[in-house]
Amino acid sequence: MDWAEKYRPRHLQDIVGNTSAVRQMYEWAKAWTPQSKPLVLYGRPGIGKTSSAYALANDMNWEVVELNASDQRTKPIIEKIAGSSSTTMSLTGAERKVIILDEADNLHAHADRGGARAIVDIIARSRQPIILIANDYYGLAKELKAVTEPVQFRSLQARSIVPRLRQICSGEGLSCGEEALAEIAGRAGGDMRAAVNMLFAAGIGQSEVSVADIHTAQKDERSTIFDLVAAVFKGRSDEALMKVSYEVEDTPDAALQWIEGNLQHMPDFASRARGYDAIARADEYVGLTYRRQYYTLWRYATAMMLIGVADAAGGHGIHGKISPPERWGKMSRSRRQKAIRAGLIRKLAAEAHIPESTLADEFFTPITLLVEQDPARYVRELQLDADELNLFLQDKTAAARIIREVAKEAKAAEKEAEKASKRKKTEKKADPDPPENPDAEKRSERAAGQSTLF
Ligand SMILES: Nc1ncnc2c1ncn2[C@@H]1O[C@H](COP(=O)(O)OP(=O)(O)OP(=O)(O)O)[C@@H](O)[C@H]1O
Repeated sequence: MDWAEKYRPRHLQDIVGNTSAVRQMYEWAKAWTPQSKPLVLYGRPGIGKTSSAYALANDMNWEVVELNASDQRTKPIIEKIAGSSSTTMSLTGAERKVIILDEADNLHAHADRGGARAIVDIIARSRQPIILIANDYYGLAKELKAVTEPVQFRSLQARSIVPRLRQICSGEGLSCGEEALAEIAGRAGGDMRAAVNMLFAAGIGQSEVSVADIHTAQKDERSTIFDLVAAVFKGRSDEALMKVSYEVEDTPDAALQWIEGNLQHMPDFASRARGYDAIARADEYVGLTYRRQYYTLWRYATAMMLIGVADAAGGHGIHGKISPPERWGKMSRSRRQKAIRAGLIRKLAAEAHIPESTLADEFFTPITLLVEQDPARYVRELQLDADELNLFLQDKTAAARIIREVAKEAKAAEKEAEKASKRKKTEKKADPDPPENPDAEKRSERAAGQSTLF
């Protein structure tokens, strides 16, 4: 078991920081009646929202039913649980069942606003306590905000992260220097889960952790995209930039959006224009990568974007805050979804040589069913990017991972084909009529991506 799970707080008093949020939750629970509004715990990932909800349930002797709010299957389940009265509910003798609904801010990304509506209806009729969890309070549907009580969770201070890490070290019999703990706490950027994971990566199987171990330990994904943006604007060397880019787990198109989103840090107008120029060219290559499914191009796209923008920035650094990408920021989530859907329909209709309206009306639903069954296959065949794949998937966190896996596979196939052709050349020298290597070639053909759907 990883340490973040092993050391998940079991009681409210074990929750680090966020004392007023924890108090608010406890008071709400003590005074709970079926008329009480559900709580919405909101704040960035890894700071204890889910843990606090469970700890509260534990302290109150409530049973927990955790459901994913954006899952269509959730509605009938909650209806069943929420509609029943407490006395008939529990087999374990617990007084109540608390329904914990994760990803409550992700609801209206689903087709219509029906998801949010359904939850609002359930809330109105519920005879059981409900806790919603969200990363982004502003992403919560209006109608949900109206019937709930917000509880804000804040990022943790490095100085409150350190004692928790120390506890874990002693639990694991790990000797860990203060300097190393401070380094982890600082790097985690307020995210306890990231801190615990960093400690785990540096300390698992060791008896001692020093600062050097942390430098080589795997870093949290969320912190490395920030490192990449900072490195670009600091004008680090080409080699250093490429090295950071390999560590970042995000795909180049995501990195591109992050860098574009921070071009306001350019020292003047001319350098900003040059920055945009580098990004535009890199964007063309990213597009080509997806169209051709030729992932080697990613490297060129990455190099063009990082080195081009770093050159334009001239090492002036970041003045102020690194901000998340804005490309879609001004567009509401539903408009953005529509734009992505329209683009995808255009692309697929062109490929199938049928009118867009026919594709949208008759084929989009069957395609959705196919993609849901085997997303990786259709990423290859329909050449979907992460945004497009997201249109089809319930699990919004899966798309980037699937795209990365497909890319990795294609890269491996390419390498194999390269090796095979090298082998062929050397064999040719020895034997003028060598046998083919059909396996590697077949795989590289597949990597080149021919749709069998149309
Ligand atoms: N405030 C905290 N006190 C103690 N441990 C914490 C705290 N926050 C996070 N952790 C550690 O990080 C892990 C993940 O935390 P948790 O799932 O509660 O975060 P979250 O805020 O709900 O994040 P997400 O939105 O990603 O679900 C926990 O298992 C625990 O080990």
